[in-house]
Order: sequence, then structure tokens, then C-alpha cells
Amino acid sequence: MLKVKNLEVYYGLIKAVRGINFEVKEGQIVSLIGSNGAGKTSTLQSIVNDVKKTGQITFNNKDISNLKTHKIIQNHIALVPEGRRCFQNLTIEENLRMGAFNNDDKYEELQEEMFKLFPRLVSKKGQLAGTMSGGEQQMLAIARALMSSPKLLMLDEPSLGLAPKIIGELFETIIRLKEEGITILLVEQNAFAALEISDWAYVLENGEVALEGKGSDLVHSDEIRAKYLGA
Ligand SMILES: Nc1ncnc2c1ncn2[C@@H]1O[C@H](COP(=O)(O)OP(=O)(O)OP(=O)(O)O)[C@@H](O)[C@H]1O
Repeated sequence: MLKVKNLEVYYGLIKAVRGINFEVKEGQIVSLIGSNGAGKTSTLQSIVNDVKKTGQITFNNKDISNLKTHKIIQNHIALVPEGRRCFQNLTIEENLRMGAFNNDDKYEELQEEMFKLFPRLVSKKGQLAGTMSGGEQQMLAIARALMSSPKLLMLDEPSLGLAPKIIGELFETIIRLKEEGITILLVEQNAFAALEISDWAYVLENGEVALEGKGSDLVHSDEIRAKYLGA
């Protein structure tokens, strides 16, 4: 579904991503794991053309490397950014409406689906996003991304700063989205939880793919356990 070839990202003289290749197969959960600064966020941002890059990105065999970000979203790829970035001074409903910029005619129907997926948001729909808890803002950020009807949903560190119980709910939601047919590209510091639910995973180190494999295999690999799982 998504193919990334020879991707490089530079920030001035810093080479953050060094010619990586990877793919995401339709219907799967694929994770990118790796330590701080490995290049995970830059990789996701380059897929939605939000950073300067070289290389080729194709989505369902269409070259999207040079499309503008809003066109990429219209091609059914959505990114839930690190730190959620909900519009703090807008209500939940208004945040959802912003997410549906390409889907105005389906707004009511989609909003109803979001409230079914995240019932906790219903009673708060008139509340300003900035006054909600971290977990609620993460739900809203995911719901806002889903309002564009993505076929590929990319999540950048969704568990960051959340309580363990909420992290459990979040991972259940990710599995449910996969069951509903959405393909997931997940970036996580919480490597153990990510590998457990991933069909395939890539380990990034210093801007390069150091290792790849089935999530269920990597979770048992001694190297991965020592480096990323604190075991
Ligand atoms: N806007 C920027 N300007 C300069 N350097 C940047 C910028 N964004 C990222 N970098 C650098 O690029 C490298 C990769 O960063 P990136 O955020 O992609 O990694 P990451 O794996 O997502 O890390 P983290 O888990 O800490 O977010 C790092 O060395 C980082 O300092």
C-alpha cells in the first residue's frame, strides 16, 4: 500500500533520515521503533510532505512524493502528530469539523461514528479541547484524523504521557481500527506494546533501518529486548 524508497531528510547539515526503505501492507499494523532522534517523526512528516526530503513515496502505486499535504490527506492518508496538537481554543465538535475539511457532506455521519468509537467525547462535545485531559485529547486527535476517512492512519507516539490504563484503551482502539479495515503506521517509544500488536516492525537507528521483522518475533529478540525493552 505504502512504499518508501531511499528516503532522506535533512535539517540544514543534519541528516536525520539516511536513505531508508520500507513498506506498509494493506490491512496491517506496522511499527517504527527506535530511540530518541532515530528519525521516526521525520519519516512520518515526510510521508505527508511536511519536511524537505528526497526519495520516492508511493501509495497504492501512485507517486505522492511531491503532492501538497492537503492533497495527500485527500488521498486518504492521515497523521496524528506527536503531542496531539488539537486546536486548543476550539471545541471538540469544531476540532472534528476541521478534520472533515475534505468530507463536509459526510460530516454528521462521521461525527456519529466518532462518538461511537469514543463515547467519552459525547458529553464533552461543546468543551474546549485545551481543557481536556491528555487521554481525551489523544482520542480527539485520532477522531479528528479519522474524519478525513483515511485508508492509512499514521500515529506518532500516541501513548506519550498517558496513564497505563489509558494506554491499554488506546492500543485496543488501534486494534479495532485495524479490524475495521484501516491500515496503521505506528511510531512508538513504548516498543513492547507496539511490537505486540504489530504485524511487521522496523527498528530505526541513527536514521537507518537497523532491523525489521514480525512484531511477534522482534518482541522476543534478545537484541531488541536489551536495547528497547529494558530487559
Ligand atoms: N526541525 C528540526 N530542525 C533540526 N533538527 C531536527 C528537526 N527535527 C528533527 N531534527 C533532528 O533530526 C533527528 C531525527 O529526529 P526525529 O524527531 O525524526 O526522531 P525521532 O526518532 O522521532 O525521535 P523522538 O522519539 O525523540 O521524537 C534528530 O537528530 C533531531 O534532533
